[in-house]
Amino acid sequence: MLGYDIVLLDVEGTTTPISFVHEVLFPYILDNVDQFLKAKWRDPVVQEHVRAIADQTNKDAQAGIVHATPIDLDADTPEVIRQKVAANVNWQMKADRKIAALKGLQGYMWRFGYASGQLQGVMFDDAVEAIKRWSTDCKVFIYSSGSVEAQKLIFGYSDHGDLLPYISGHYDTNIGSKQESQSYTKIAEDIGVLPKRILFISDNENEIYAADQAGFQTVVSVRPGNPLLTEATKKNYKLTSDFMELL
Ligand SMILES: CSCCC(=O)C(=O)COP(=O)(O)O
Ligand SMILES: [Mg+2]
Repeated sequence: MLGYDIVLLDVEGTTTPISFVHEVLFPYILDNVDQFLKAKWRDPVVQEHVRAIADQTNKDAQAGIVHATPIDLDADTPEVIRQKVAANVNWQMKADRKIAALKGLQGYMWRFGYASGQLQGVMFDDAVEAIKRWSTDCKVFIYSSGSVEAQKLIFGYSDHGDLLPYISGHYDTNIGSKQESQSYTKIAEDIGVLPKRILFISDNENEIYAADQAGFQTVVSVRPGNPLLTEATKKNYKLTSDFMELL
């Protein structure tokens, strides 16, 4: 018998190497964003993402963030808007910002990369094995800063085949920041289980603290290339580098 009913998984640093995100997925965006915006400018989905990035940029500019050049969707020409959006995407990605507007555009761009075969999601073997086993004994959900679309792509087009049949649902930062405990409370309510019956696994200790505060069970994912953990985390939390030992 497992001591939990739900497993909630982070992606980067947990099911998937950080190197894949930073050396494959992010460069795909940086290399293609200019051309992508130009080629698909009239696509209504692109226009939605452009509006979201413009809103975020204008909020950032008002908050005094120097890299954020305001975007005036009524007065700027399409060419200027495109250049400002591309420049904005560049600096946000260099800062590794986990902002919904950026993550939304990334997810939409990756759709074309996966569909063309240029991208394939990378998963740790033990994570895949455990997800398959968990899916028969409990339910597996994903909570990532990557958009729900990006999550469906990385698991749907993974190097271990289509893993979506093993996953019961997805959450991204539209439910709230991964570093705030209310986000975990909302997820438990949305799934309809008590927080103490959910096991959350992540590489990020601030996410682990937030989930712990919300009453979740937690395990810290230790993978090659993950950020170093503080002594306090190592002392107070369970760590794993092999999910099979959690079954
Ligand atoms: C879900 S694939 C894209 C990865 C990504 O953009 C990201 O920010 C991952 O963050 P996580 O919360 O999974 O560590
Ligand atoms: Mg992570």
